[in-house]
Amino acid sequence: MGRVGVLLLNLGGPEQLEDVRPFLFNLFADPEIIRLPVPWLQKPLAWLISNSRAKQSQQNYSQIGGGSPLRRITEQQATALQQSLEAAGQPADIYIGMRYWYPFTEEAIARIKRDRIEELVVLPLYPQYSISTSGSSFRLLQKLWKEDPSLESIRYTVIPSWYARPGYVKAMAELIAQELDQLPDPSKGHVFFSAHGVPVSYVEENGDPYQREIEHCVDLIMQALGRSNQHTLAYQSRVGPVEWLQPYTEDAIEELAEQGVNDLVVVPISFVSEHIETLQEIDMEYREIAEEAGIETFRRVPALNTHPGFIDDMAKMVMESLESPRRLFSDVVEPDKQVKIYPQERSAWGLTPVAEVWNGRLAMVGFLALMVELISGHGPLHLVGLL
Ligand SMILES: C=CC1=C(C)c2cc3[nH]c(cc4nc(cc5[nH]c(cc1n2)c(C)c5CCC(=O)O)C(CCC(=O)O)=C4C)c(C)c3C=C
Ligand SMILES: [Fe+2]
Repeated sequence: MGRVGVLLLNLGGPEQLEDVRPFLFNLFADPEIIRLPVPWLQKPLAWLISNSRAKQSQQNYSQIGGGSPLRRITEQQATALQQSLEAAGQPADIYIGMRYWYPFTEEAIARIKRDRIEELVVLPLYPQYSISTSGSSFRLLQKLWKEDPSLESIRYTVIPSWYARPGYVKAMAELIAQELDQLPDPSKGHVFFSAHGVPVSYVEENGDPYQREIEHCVDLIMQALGRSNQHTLAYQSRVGPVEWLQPYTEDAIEELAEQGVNDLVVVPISFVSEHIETLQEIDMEYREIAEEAGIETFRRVPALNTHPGFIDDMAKMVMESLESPRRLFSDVVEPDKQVKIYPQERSAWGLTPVAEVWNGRLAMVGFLALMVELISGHGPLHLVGLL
């Protein structure tokens, strides 16, 4: 086997407060996050949303020390994976490709080329597949491969999702058990899985397997936990005016409190590193909601980060994928699946050209109105609450 590389894909996060605005711009300029019927509006809209969201987002990042820990943790995971592969007799170079901040995926590919990697395993650090996360990174890679024919010499294979891996499931169950055992009565702890949400339209209109994979993942972890605790799955971090997967985490916490639940063990389920949504949203915002609703104990299960059982299982997964038939980007990303904005109008009228034109007009009117509001400093559009 030639020289082996592993490309770890991740979202990326602002490292300091000045990075927040350009990071948000990159995120909202991604058509897998917001796809507009008129592509030329993508960047102006991303500019508007990132500008109006930046202040609130900066406040959140300042509550966790002024930046995201994602790069540092991903680098630690890369080092641990490299050591685990080496110990298992499979030396490999590990590369990190972030989607919206440094080190960008493009930089990782340039290094992979420079190092003359011959066999590449593309491994997203998202356990479950979503169009908006792994899908977006695969689509970018597919584009880079199209633009640069010299990449054809790299034999690559893609791992679309891996939430059912035994090492991952076991490590999650262990971490949950550790938190339950800190409760006065472990059997009364309610295991509360909180997944990052996605708009409902991703699942219903675009066939995103994300919800199905999250639900299956929760079942597997509860089986591995092997305890009779009650559990709930809810979705957090909604953005914008459209409907996202439900129940929403804040509503589900309040409902459980009303039902008399006292002890919550919250499990972040869609991501393997600490990040803004564990450290700020769960640990601060949802904790406050829970306490106000009367929950007495609120414990959060730590993210896996460099959990040895998890890392060794990742190393095994890499080795297995090198021995398996290759999976190409085109096997995973469906070229004609498009995520679009304004799902309400679309579901009312179906995918007709009329709806497309109407959506285009709506987007344009919304854009002009937002410009007026932004320039004048006031206006009726607190539609911007979305942003
Ligand atoms: C599986 C995980 C994730 C899914 C699915 C996901 C979808 C998704 N996210 C947004 C909008 C934002 N996400 C933001 C941060 C963020 N998102 C994820 C993971 C998933 N996103 C992570 C790990 C992070 C944090 C990175 C960090 O800095 O620590 C943000 C920025 C933060 C904020 O302003 O709230 C936004 C915005 C959408 C719209 C979406 C699906 C369409
Ligand atoms: Fe997100």
